[in-house]
Amino acid sequence: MHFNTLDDIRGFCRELPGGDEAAAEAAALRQQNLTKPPGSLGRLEELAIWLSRWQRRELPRLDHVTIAVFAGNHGIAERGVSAYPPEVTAQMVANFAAGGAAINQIAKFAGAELRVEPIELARPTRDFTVAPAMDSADFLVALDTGWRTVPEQTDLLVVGEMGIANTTVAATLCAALMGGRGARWAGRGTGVDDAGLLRKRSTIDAALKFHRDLMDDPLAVAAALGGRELAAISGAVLAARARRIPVLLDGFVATAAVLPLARLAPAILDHCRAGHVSAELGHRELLRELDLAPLLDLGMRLGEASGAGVAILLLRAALACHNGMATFAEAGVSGAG
Ligand SMILES: Cc1cc2ncn([C@H]3O[C@H](COP(=O)(O)O)[C@@H](O)[C@H]3O)c2cc1C
Ligand SMILES: O=C(O)c1cccnc1
Repeated sequence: MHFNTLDDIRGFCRELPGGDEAAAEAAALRQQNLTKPPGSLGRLEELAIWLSRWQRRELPRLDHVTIAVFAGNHGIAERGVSAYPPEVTAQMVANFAAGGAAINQIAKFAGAELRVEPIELARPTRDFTVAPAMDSADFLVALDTGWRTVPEQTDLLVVGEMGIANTTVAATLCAALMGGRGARWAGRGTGVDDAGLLRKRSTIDAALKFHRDLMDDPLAVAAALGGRELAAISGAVLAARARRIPVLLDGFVATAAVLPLARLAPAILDHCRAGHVSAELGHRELLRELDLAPLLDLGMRLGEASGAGVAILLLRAALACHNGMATFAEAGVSGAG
């Protein structure tokens, strides 16, 4: 295991590996010299420079893109907080393996390799209204699964999840670490009806009450109120940081998964961008809190890394221009008079 204790994670967060500012500056200078008015490619320019900083080269590549989808099951699923039964988590993992899910199609057209990691699906986390969801040993094992899923070398990592009831988990983490109660954070997830929404809210409120003494410790919150697939996402984001691999986060659940890390060290998300803003209640507010501007706003609310998967195409567009365009000097085009 890369981290044997929660303190090891805290230590990593105190000495975060940085990007390559010289590569970023070279990329920014290149953007100034390409045959276009400076800034005219808008956020595509910033994205190319961000990729340069973390890939540590002026001309970044997206030859190897990895999409990691982590799956976990949740004790609170028994409380009727999802429109679907918990068996769907394992059934969807089988669907990923067979190539039938949305993310399979998106990975294909985005030119990405899909890795799916189910984590102890037969052993759901405990119902966190009456116990910690995970003890720290369980949390560290799940986090380690995420760490190990990240290849030593890949040009971009995209993280997502599958786990029935995990929008309630994500909402609970937001409430615990950002304030407010269930009514502020519970959305409709897979499409719960009004009664289901009330059950989500009261589940969150019960969890906040039961764990009220933990709230000042982000990693204790991540273990007690989180889930295995969320812990794995945070582990993958840490591994990517160690290897300086840029990351696209998916929706509300994937973003909530890294909120505890951001509470430990805000700079932990410098190598991350938000692939999209989900339609799930709370995601927009969470992104604002983390100072992440989403690349896409398509009303998607699926999870599975689907929104971030679509955003890979924007990064490809950004790099096609950054790497392929001629400079004013090369093309013999006059600069601004
Ligand atoms: C068929 C199916 C495929 C999915 N793919 C992702 N999710 C998404 O929905 C779940 C979260 O919503 P809730 O909190 O309401 O259960 C997660 O598994 C998430 O990845 C799916 C859900 C279903 C039903
Ligand atoms: O935005 C998400 O992550 C999301 C939204 C609905 C269902 N599952 C995931």
